[in-house]
Amino acid sequence: MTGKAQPVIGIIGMGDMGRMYAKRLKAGGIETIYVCDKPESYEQLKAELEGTGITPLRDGHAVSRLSDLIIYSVEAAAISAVVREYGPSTKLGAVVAGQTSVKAPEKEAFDRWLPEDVSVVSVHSLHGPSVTTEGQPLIIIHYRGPEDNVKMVEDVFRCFKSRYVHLSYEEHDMVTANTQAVTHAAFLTMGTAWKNSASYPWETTRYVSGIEVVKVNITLRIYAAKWHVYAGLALLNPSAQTQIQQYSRSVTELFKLMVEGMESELSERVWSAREKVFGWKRDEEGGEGGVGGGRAPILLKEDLLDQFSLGQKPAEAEGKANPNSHLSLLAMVDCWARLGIRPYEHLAVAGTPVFMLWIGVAEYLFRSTSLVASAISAGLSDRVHRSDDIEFVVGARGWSECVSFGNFDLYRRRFEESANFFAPRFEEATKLGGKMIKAIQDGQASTAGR
Ligand SMILES: NC(=O)C1=CN([C@@H]2O[C@H](COP(=O)(O)OP(=O)(O)OC[C@H]3O[C@@H](n4cnc5c(N)ncnc54)[C@H](OP(=O)(O)O)[C@@H]3O)[C@@H](O)[C@H]2O)C=CC1
Ligand SMILES: O=C(O)C(=O)Cc1ccc(O)cc1
Repeated sequence: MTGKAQPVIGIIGMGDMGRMYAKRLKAGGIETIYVCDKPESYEQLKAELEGTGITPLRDGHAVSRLSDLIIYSVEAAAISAVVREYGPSTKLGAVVAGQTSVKAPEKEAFDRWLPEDVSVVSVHSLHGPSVTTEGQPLIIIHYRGPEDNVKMVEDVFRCFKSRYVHLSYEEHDMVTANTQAVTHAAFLTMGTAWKNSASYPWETTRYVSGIEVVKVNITLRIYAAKWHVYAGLALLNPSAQTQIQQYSRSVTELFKLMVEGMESELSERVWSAREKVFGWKRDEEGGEGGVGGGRAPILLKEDLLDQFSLGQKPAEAEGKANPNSHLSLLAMVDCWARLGIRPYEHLAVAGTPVFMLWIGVAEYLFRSTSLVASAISAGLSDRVHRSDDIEFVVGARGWSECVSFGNFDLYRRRFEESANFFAPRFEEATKLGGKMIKAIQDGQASTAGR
């Protein structure tokens, strides 16, 4: 952006995402950036930002009065109260955006508390603060005011080198319920199940290599992040409830078929879900060509994933393919099939790195007819994993109920109980997880257009 035409940027909420935005915009050549956090954090913010060229102000009134594009980057549950407080101070004719992961409460807050002469062009970066903005989807929502403002927002964020995705507020919440909310439910459940089994997966022989590495690293990555991010998008997104409840139902129903020994019903359900989601016929191996409507498969490679294993791979696990029901994955594909979710299409529009990996893991299992058959058979007869599967069922039901109660405190308690269990490994896991995401995305980029 050239200096003369540049809008003044304001950021309200200097947490992880607000800081990342301020720093990247500054590095990208935006001259004037005003920021604030809560007034009590002003002195600390001032000290921290000294010499950065980013200007801290005492509160959101000051930021709103001075800025042409104001980005609210606060907790989803707080957006209404924060916009109510600072919205009336918005500069005449300014454009307002929110970084909130769920847009229904943001839209309501903007409608209710912003002056009528203020435009809304909202945003949402579909990745966490430690992931590069480059190549990641940046959703842009033109809600009210002149079309020119969309161009202004696009110009401001050009330096992110993100991929712009234009959606409405409603489309945003539908897509992110399909991609994020239900995916997080699966990983949160894994963590709860491992915590309740009192087992660190990387210390047992069962969860160490290949796709299990992804499960462990992503679960820890999610538990190492802020609970309110996940709570907000699960509890406040009107579409998320249905998706999370279906996941829990799929887990429970498949598990019942397993323990009741209903082989033909279980097989029919798993194979038909496979065909619906991936398009492969029952005895057909998943190929390297098109999948789910001609899209390129993700093709995770065991040897690449093994490099990101936490802990030591126990010697006795070498070379042995332990039978495993893979309940979490059979249920995910069953859930996608039942909800009519087309994961590859959502990934292409607005996928997060976590979603891409989760599809990759499901695809890895479902591509191979022998792996699917072995998961079905293990589900029916293997006793070793049954206690883990019971914990998984209980965990999935617990998360689904928790989300249906809509209670943030309850969500926080559940989240923190599991997070505390894994906390000693967060540092290592987040570094490894970051490297793993990068390695897989780099691999994806180099094979794009295949
Ligand atoms: N983290 C992620 O991976 C992503 C998050 N998002 C979304 O971005 C938003 C911010 O998330 P994130 O940065 O991770 O969360 P943080 O908790 O790190 O940041 C939120 C910040 O807003 C501050 N805040 C709260 N109320 C006010 C107020 N009245 N005035 C000024 N500042 C205030 C908070 O202060 P305090 O801590 O004192 O409450 C905190 O510093 C959320 O809506 C989240 O859903 C979107 C994409 C990715
Ligand atoms: O990729 C994911 O699903 C994450 O967990 C990171 C994340 C969290 C919240 C967002 O609004 C966007 C991305």
